Amino acid sequence: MLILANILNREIPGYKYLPTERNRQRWKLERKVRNSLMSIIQSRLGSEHSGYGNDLLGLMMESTRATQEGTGLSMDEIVDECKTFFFAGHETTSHLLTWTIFLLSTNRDWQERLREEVVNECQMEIPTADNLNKLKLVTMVLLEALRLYSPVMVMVRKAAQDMNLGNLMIPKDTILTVPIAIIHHNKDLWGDDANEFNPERFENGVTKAARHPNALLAFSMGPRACVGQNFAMLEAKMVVALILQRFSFSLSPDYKHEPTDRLTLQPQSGLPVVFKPLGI
Ligand code: HEM
Repeated sequence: MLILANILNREIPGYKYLPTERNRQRWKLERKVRNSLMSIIQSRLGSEHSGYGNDLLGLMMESTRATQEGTGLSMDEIVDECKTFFFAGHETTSHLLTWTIFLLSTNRDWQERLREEVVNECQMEIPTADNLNKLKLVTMVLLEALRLYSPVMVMVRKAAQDMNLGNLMIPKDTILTVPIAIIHHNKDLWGDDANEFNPERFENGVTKAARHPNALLAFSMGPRACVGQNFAMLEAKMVVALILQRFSFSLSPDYKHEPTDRLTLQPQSGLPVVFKPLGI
């Protein structure tokens, strides 16, 4: 919501400062997010003597000690980093899970194969990191979900200087769009079944799945690739494994297939699913 409001505001210079209904709502949302982040930060500041915590927020707060000497992050920068990580990491991973549940609901044979893999590997226990690393079929299905329904559909870049891209001359400041979703459905890259669900294509790893080793761009690639990709895959594997251990599921007849780009790719009217508890 906050990001969407920001994009709309970019259209007209100066417009974002006017007290329009949308801007007031945006300011209110910004205050709300900032206040809830500040309350977490404040509670950590209270426990300074025992350290700020060994997570990312703790590390960033630790760096404020260096600020007195002119280095390290300011409080505003920490709040901004928290927002980046929250927005970059939350919707993306939740929609990867949404589309994975959709694909497993519509491909019940794969749902069964994955459940068998999970129960063989972890029984009914909470999976360990070691268990998760061994869930090959689950990983293949997640990769196929990322290919067919990439949560991030496009990336935008601006040329920092005049440059050549293949035999194209790109002038400085040109805006380039990388159409991830189109690349993920390209038959020249993925073969004639590019539009079909076929996790087997990932059997020998991501780089061997298509005719180009970097055809899967769901997490981007290179120095600005997603910093959270390993965490996202681990999180998604854990959630899928826990669900498969406990429930069988199928698509509700109310579901309408309307994938929509709202910054991340999501089903327009949600994903109604019928869950049945398993008595394993
Ligand atoms: C399925 C889940 C995810 C997908 C599909 C995804 C996708 C992406 C993509 C495509 C980019 C590159 C965007 C660009 O360059 O324009 C990116 C960057 C980023 N992602 Fe993710 N992401 C996911 C999960 C996460 C998680 C869990 C976190 C953090 C915990 C995270 C944090 C970030 C950050 C901080 C960047 C910016 C990196 C930089 O510019 O150096 N992402 N992500």
